[in-house]
Amino acid sequence: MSFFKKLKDRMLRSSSKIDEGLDAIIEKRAVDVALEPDPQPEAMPDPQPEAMPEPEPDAAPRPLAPQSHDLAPAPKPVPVPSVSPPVAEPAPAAKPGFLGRLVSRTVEPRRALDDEMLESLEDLLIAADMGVDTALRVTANMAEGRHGRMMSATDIKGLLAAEIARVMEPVARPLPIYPKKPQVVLVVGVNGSGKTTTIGKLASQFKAAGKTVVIAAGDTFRAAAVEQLQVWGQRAGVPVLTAPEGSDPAALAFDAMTRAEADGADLLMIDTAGRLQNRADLMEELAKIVRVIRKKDPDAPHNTILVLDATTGQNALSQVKTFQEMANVSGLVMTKLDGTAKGGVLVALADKFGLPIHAIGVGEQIDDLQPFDPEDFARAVVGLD
Ligand SMILES: Nc1nc2c(ncn2[C@@H]2O[C@H](COP(=O)(O)OP(=O)(O)OP(=O)(O)O)[C@@H](O)[C@H]2O)c(=O)[nH]1
Repeated sequence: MSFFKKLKDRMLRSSSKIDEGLDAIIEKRAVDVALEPDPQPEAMPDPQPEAMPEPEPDAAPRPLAPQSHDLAPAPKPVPVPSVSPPVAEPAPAAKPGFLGRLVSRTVEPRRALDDEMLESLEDLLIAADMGVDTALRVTANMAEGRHGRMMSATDIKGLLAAEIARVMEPVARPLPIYPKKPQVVLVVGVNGSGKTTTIGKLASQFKAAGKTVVIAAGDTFRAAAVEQLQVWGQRAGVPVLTAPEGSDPAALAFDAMTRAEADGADLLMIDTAGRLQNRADLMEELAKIVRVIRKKDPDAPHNTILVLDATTGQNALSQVKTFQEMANVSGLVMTKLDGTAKGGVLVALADKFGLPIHAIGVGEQIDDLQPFDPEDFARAVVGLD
């Protein structure tokens, strides 16, 4: 199965929500253009200098200021006014023949792109966790130069996917690898966001790429967390350094730096206890880990990855804000994108913070961590094949 197919299948709940919503928006005011046998250029929103009595049958529609990201196919020209009628009105003169009726069953319904449609679109994107600001920006960009155009659900999906991909493109960046040894990667996030699992998956990928990796089990508060990390270390074939339960995680991080240096390891990944972003004491403890490892290397940590659980939706935005203040986050991993209807929050995150998205988690197995591909993601979110 291709990666895209897998992603799309796994993001089914996100995509089907937007997918079905878009179909409903179009059908609400659809014009049955398929009954028109001889389509002509679409009516333009702005007035023409002179009335055009009889357009030539093959006259091309006026170009609509194409944009570089406009990947959607130009909608089929139709002889309807730019303001769509409230109900479908078949043309009285042209009675379709057998072939026409056959075609009408396969042509998608369309409606004019108007303010009402844009509002419905905004509501749909907000419901898919894109956030109000981002939803408004995305729909405004989609509408630019297209007011009054007749659109099918597929046209809208294409436009939406192109706009989402445009927002996501600058943030799709794999974890950068530096020549510095060891490269210290601090992994932070709230409880249960998927930090331990992500470290295991990343360690396995780096090991497979020929890197030597050491993991530090910095969650010294929960014995179960240390055991879980040890299991992941075994799966990935990577050593896991631990400290007695209740000991200072900053001290373990310092010892792990010493060991990784001595071993000549390429990467040191430091797990940390899950913390709520509103717990000042826990956040201060995180700052202490950073202070201590900087005694060994003033540039460490070289990466601070914030692991976010996609199912938390809009709360992810406040997590990024607080962790950025406390831990100088350099990149994100979004987990649990499989089976959530809240994938849209990634678009809001990219739009608002512009932090690199290094990878996405799409399952609980060791190979369920994928590089973030903006176009695949955009198509999966809107439900395009
Ligand atoms: N479906 C799915 N589950 C995931 C994914 N990533 C992690 N999980 C699951 O989420 C749960 C929590 O993951 P952990 O890795 O333990 O999270 P953590 O952030 O280390 O948790 P704490 O140590 O409690 O802070 C586990 O049951 C994981 O199997 C993912 O991408 N998809």
